[in-house]
Amino acid sequence: MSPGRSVSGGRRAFHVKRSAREAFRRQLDAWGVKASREQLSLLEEYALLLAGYRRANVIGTREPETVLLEHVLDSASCLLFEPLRAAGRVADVGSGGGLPGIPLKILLPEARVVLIESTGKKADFLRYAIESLGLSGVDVVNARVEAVAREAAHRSRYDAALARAVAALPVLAEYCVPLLRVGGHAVAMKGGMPEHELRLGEGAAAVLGARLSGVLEVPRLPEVGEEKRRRLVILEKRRETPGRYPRKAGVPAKRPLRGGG
Ligand SMILES: C[S@@+](CC[C@H](N)C(=O)[O-])C[C@H]1O[C@@H](n2cnc3c(N)ncnc32)[C@H](O)[C@@H]1O
Repeated sequence: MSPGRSVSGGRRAFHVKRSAREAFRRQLDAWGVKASREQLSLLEEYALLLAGYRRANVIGTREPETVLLEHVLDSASCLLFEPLRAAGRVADVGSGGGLPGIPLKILLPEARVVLIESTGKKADFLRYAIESLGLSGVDVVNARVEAVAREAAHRSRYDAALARAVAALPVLAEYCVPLLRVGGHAVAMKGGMPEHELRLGEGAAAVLGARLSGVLEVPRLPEVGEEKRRRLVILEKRRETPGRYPRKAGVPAKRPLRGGG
């Protein structure tokens, strides 16, 4: 019997149960996502770090199995969008505790990943996690994306920009599209999303120089909750974003961009 992997999380030691670890691996296999033993071990270690961190509220659960099967696995589902597997530069917008950016960095070791997060305590966790896991080629930018996307080092520089649980689609479009090179893709991770949000997002994308290129439904095995709905909304950048976008910090969320306006 495997005792489960453990790391010290503050004063308590946490474990990932073997059943959860196996379900995780089977779902990755079913999605065609390749992961070596070392990568699986790092993903698990990351779940343990997230579950055990006490200094900031980076995740809503303390149960390592839930972190692994809900959050880390969900992050890996982005790789169903195949072009992401070959992306050289990836931005995770509103990264929080590193979702989806850290799991993607572990699964795509060649990619350069930038985690953009405005809350200082969460950015501290991100640095701590990167160091604890021994990752390289991943940077933390502790700032609002509206400012970051105006800097030459970030604007039009990314092959992919991802966002999970950050904002409605028109707002995400304004956060992500300016970061992309022409031909790059934004991946918005969405649950059940009303049709009108999709249409508003499509309109905003058009103003920003992008188009809605697809919506991927993520299939899940019964053992990891096949009823949980996850959709990947993909925007493709077709031309440079007009210089006035993104608007000043706070404005995209307060007054979401409308197509034709
Ligand atoms: C609900 S959390 C989701 C975090 C993570 N993506 C996840 O799935 O667990 C949203 C995060 O986005 C960050 N955020 C919101 N607006 C932002 C902005 N304009 N620029 C940078 N970070 C932002 C927040 O600080 C928060 O950590």
